Order: sequence, then structure tokens, then C-alpha cells
Amino acid sequence: MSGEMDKPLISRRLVDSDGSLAETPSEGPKVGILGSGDFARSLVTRLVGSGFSVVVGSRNPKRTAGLFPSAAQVTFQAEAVDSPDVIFVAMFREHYSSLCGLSDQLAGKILVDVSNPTEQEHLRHRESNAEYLASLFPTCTVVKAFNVISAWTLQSGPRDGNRQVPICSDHPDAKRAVSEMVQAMGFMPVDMGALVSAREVEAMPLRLLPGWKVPALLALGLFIFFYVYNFVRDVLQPYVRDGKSKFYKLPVSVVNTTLPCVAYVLLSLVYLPGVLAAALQLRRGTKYRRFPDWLDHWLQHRKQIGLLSFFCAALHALYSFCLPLSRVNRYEVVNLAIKQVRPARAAYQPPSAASGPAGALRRPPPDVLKTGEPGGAMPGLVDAAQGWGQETDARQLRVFEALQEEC
Ligand SMILES: NC(=O)C1=CN([C@@H]2O[C@H](COP(=O)(O)OP(=O)(O)OC[C@H]3O[C@@H](n4cnc5c(N)ncnc54)[C@H](OP(=O)(O)O)[C@@H]3O)[C@@H](O)[C@H]2O)C=CC1
Ligand SMILES: [Cu+2]
Repeated sequence: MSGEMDKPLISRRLVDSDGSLAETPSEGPKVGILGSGDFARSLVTRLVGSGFSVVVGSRNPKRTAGLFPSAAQVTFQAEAVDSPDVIFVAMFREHYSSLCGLSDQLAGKILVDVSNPTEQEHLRHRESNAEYLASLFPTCTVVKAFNVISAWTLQSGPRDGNRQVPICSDHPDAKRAVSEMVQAMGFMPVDMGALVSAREVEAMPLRLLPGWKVPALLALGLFIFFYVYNFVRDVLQPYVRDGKSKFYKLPVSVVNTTLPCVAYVLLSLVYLPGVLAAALQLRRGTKYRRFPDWLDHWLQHRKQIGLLSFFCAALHALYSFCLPLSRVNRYEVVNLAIKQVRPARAAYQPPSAASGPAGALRRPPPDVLKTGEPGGAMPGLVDAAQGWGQETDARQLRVFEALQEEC
């Protein structure tokens, strides 16, 4: 294996002094490609770079020849399929039947189906594209491969994340030959069994973020549940019972109360299946029996559930860090207001019968009336104004104190 890894992907003889790909050595294994689209072009670049001799079959070779490295031979379809034993069909399913005229020349050869159906096509056709190709060319051996690799990955070379190439075919020898090519191109073949598995292999690229759907729906469900609960507890109940409007809490405060609830429940759902599995093994007295399906799936989703739990907790930490900043600001403003109003309130005396018929003509304590001149010009008017001011202040103070509680 280490010997394989030491081999350079592009052999020295294939690279010109100016760095471009030179003429292929005639002894390189010959591979045919039908089609001249994006995938065919990337495939050719990779194959040529891996030391293969490539011949491309196009309906219009004159038009397409310029798109390929000079090391590849571009010709008509009939000519291209003549000599190679392995032929890649880099075309869409609906055009497969246009190759039927080549049936005789293709007899006994290995056809590699690289196609990917769209979601609708996948649902519409009961048989996979590879099985359809095999039914059109019963004298050929069909191998399904490379469909999970994008044209871009083919061209830029395999990365660690997507090295695997699932392969399936009814003929072990053909599968082995294609597996060796896959390896020579720097990818890792994964045997998926017989050609009936092609449907499964073709569905792989259709799955967006496999394994995340159930955990994501679970997290969303939990979030909605706890959000509604916190909404009823923190917003709806104070509104109905005391008439207090706390709807401003909806976008930030209620969300921030909800996030840790979701994080905790998700975290417990990461550990719970392990405990259940251990209990089940103890009860059965063996660990060599399969878990029931529901537990098996649950165990497999632990990583995603754990990551979602971490995400909720991290978001909660961020919210909790940012919230006090705005609160401190609000608190300082309210505090300042209270400091200004409180002395006036302490000095306020409700009007009593002794203070005369008008009530407003009572005399405020001297510390409040610093600027007023007791007994000066128009004392009654000054008193009345200050009495009115104190009543307003008292009401404001109640509002401010309520605000301070909120902070
Ligand atoms: N692009 C990608 O990243 C990937 C593509 N694939 C699969 O590879 C196959 C080719 O894809 P791609 O290269 O992107 O597609 P393109 O449309 O770019 O190429 C399709 C090619 O099919 C050839 N062809 C042969 N007969 C016909 C016909 N009757 N009508 C139209 N075209 C015909 C054409 O070549 P010419 O005119 O020279 O005959 C054409 O260049 C598809 O099955 C796709 O699912 C799989 C994985 C990734
Ligand atoms: Cu917290």
C-alpha cells in the first residue's frame, strides 16, 4: 500500500518542460469516454494525469477537441469505443439510447455509468440509470462508479473528506478493474455489491447533510415547545393576571430562556441511548445481539444531537453575554432618574384637613423649598406648584421603580 502512495499521480514523462500535459506514452492503459461535457473534461484531466491513455468519443469532435488536454485523443463515438476495454459513459440517461447503434462494437466491454439522476428522475424511474444502461446493452458489463464525485473534485484532486467512490456491478472482474483505476486516480473504492445497489448509490448525492434531518427536526420541535412554554409563563400570564405588557421580551429574553432548556434536553438525549443500550445488554446477558432499530438509529445520531446541543448552549452564552450590556445602560438611566425624584418624594406630604380648605396652600418642609422664600411674594402660588410637582414625581417614581425591577 505504501508503494502505491509513493507513486506520483502525474508521471514525470507526462509533463512538458512548460508544465503542460504532454503526449501520453502508448503503453498506458487505454480508456474510452463517451461525452464531452463538464464531467468528461474533468475525468480526462484526471485520467491523463494518472497515466492513462484516453480517447474521447464526441458527436462533434472538431468542436470539442480544443476543450481537452492535448494528451487526449478526441474523435467520433464509433472510433473512440473501438480499442479501449473500459468506456466511461459521461452522458445523461435520456441520451443512452442514442448509443444503441454502437451495440456491436461495445459488445464484451466494460461500461462505467457515472450518471446522477435528479430527485424527480430518481422517484420516477424504478430502475437505476446503471440497470437501464445494462438493459440497453446486454452484451456489456456495466459498473456504477464516480457518481458521488463532482467534476470539480475530479479536476482539483481528491481531498480527505470525499475520497470514497462507491462501486457496484454484477461482475467481480469488471468491478476489480474499475477499482484499480479508482485507486490509480487517488480515490478510495468502496465495494457496494451487485448492480441492484446502484439505486442506493445514485441516491447518495441527493441526500443533503445525511444524518442531520432527524436531529435538526428534534431540536426544532424542542425549541418550539419550550418557547411556547416560556411565552405563556413570562409574557402571557403577567399580561392576563396583572395586565402587564411584557411582549418586548419575545425576540430576546424568551429565546434566551428557551435555548438552555433545548441544550439540556438534547444533551440528555445524547447520553440516554448509551444507558438504555447498556441496560438492554445486561438484561439480555450478551452484547452480541443487534439492538432494536429505534435504538440503533438513536445511537447513530448521538454525534449530531450533541453538536446541536453545543450550538444551543453557545448561542445562549452569546445572548447572555450581550444582554447585560444593554441592561446596564438602561439601569444607569433609570437609576439617575430615581436619584432625582426620590428626595422630592420623601418630602411630599399628602394634603390634610389642617392644611386649610384649598389643600394646596400647605407649606412644604424647608429642605425641599430651598429656593422658595417662605412668606415671600405670592407664597401660595409657589406652594401649589410644588405640591402638584410632587404628586407627579411620586407617580414617576413608581414607574421608574417598576423599570428598575425589570432591569
Ligand atoms: N458535472 C458533474 O459534476 C457530474 C456529472 N455527473 C454525470 O455525468 C454525466 C455528464 O454530466 P455533464 O458532463 O455535467 O453533462 P454535460 O451536459 O456537460 O455533458 C453531456 C454530454 O453528453 C454528450 N451527448 C451524447 N449524446 C447526446 C445527446 N443525444 N444529447 C446531448 N448530449 C449528448 C455531449 O457530448 P457530445 O456533444 O460531444 O456528444 C455532452 O457534452 C451525467 O450523467 C451526470 O449526471 C456525475 C457526477 C458529477
Ligand atoms: Cu444560562
